[in-house]
Amino acid sequence: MQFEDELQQVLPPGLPNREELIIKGAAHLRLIVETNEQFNLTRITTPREAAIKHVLDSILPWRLFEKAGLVLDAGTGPGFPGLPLAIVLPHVRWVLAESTQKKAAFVEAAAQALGIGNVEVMPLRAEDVLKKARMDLITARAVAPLTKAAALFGPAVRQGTRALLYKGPDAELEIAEALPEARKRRLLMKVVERFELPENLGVRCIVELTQG
Ligand SMILES: C[S@@+](CC[C@H](N)C(=O)[O-])C[C@H]1O[C@@H](n2cnc3c(N)ncnc32)[C@H](O)[C@@H]1O
Repeated sequence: MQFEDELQQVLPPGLPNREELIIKGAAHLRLIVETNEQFNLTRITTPREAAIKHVLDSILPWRLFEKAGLVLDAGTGPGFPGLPLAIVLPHVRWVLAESTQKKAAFVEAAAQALGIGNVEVMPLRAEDVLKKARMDLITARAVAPLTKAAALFGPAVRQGTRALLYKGPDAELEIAEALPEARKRRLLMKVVERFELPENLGVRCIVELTQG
């Protein structure tokens, strides 16, 4: 029950579907720990750190996603932020793209085991998914620096999709570095949310990419 206990302590009160996230989020973390013995999915596995850095970090900006119909989580790895957000916002449909086949297979199996019906896992590169399907939002955590994200997601953003990217405390610096690429592609970048993880586990900025 350790993952459940940690999630019970760290998840904010008033979060939609909080109890479900405690149960399913804990089960997801247990599956990650089991699978980590065969191949590496994450180095964060202690219950407290995983609850904060994986689950809490994924869901803190949930309000930014609640009005979307279809969201792409590009490079979901073991399922972050897509799986916890899909549990919190079951009326939103989520496409979880992951180019490493083994990781995509893990996320597919985890979504099935947890009974999360509003996700589709695609073992593909996110930019290829974007060529075939129109999304309302793109999100990504720890996948690419902003300059590269602007190149990967720029064509979709130019067609009206918004990107909300999980970045660290130096997001403004990253924005400044990515300005030439963003100008070339006529994209706007700004920090739309900033929050601190508890226990000094880091500062998170959400950077929005829109068409300029
Ligand atoms: C550092 S991991 C982060 C995983 C997850 N988003 C998280 O925060 O825990 C980056 C993941 O993105 C995947 N990836 C990188 N570029 C990608 C792309 N263009 N399309 C899909 N997946 C990609 C990698 O295979 C890797 O699993």
